[in-house]
Amino acid sequence: MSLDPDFASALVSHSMEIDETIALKLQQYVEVMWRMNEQLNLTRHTTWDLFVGRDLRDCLQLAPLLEPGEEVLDLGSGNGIPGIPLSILRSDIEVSLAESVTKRANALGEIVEQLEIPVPVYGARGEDLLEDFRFTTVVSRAVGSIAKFCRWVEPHWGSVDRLLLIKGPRWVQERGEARHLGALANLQIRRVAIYPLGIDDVKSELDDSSGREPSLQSEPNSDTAPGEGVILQIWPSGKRGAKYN
Ligand SMILES: C[S@@+](CC[C@H](N)C(=O)[O-])C[C@H]1O[C@@H](n2cnc3c(N)ncnc32)[C@H](O)[C@@H]1O
Repeated sequence: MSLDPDFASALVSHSMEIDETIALKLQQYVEVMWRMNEQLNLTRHTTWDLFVGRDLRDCLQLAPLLEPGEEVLDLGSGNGIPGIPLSILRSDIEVSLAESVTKRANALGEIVEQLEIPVPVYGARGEDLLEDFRFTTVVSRAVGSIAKFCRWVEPHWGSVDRLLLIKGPRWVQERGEARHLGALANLQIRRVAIYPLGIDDVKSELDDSSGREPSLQSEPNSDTAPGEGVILQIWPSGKRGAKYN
């Protein structure tokens, strides 16, 4: 197997340098997932440019935030973003996927089997898994607002040290909403990555074609420029999540 020239040129045009063995595994993931997408509607990112410029971009921002040996749950994995690329990029961490829609969970199971990667897939709601399993970090993209996540995890902080949520520019409004609802009481929230989004990316976030949470409108604000993505770390005040700071 050799690197698809379109994938290679998308990596160059987005200024991403990736080890060839890892790039080939990522390519295998995308090709298997796109084949399933024809029946299952797993993603709208069906060009190498969109995969690299949006999905891989977010995964590359997330990967260095994890410590060696972490046990990570991707909650609401959908087509496997960010969990599958994360497990390919970081073979020194354990990644599990939770996906509540059975046909998507089955597709994820088939993808990890074909890739021969050690990634357990749970066809379940992620927050329910926290009743039986412990993870150091829950990661997620495009699944729920900050308030929703805090509510889901609230009864389970004994089973997870921290959340790392990939968010677009609307995160400030979401944080305001979460504070207003009291969902952030006793929690700390901090931006641990900030990175530019393309103009098309921001536009598609506004009309939800990127699959991000559609509930709030984006407004310019002082905390994040309109074209920036962030990764938010959320953890209980004074508890274990603090060890990652
Ligand atoms: C918009 S998709 C995002 C998929 C992927 N994370 C991404 O960024 O492309 C949201 C996915 O989360 C799943 N989902 C929503 N709530 C969930 C929950 N509580 N536990 C597990 N999966 C959930 C949905 O079924 C859907 O597949």
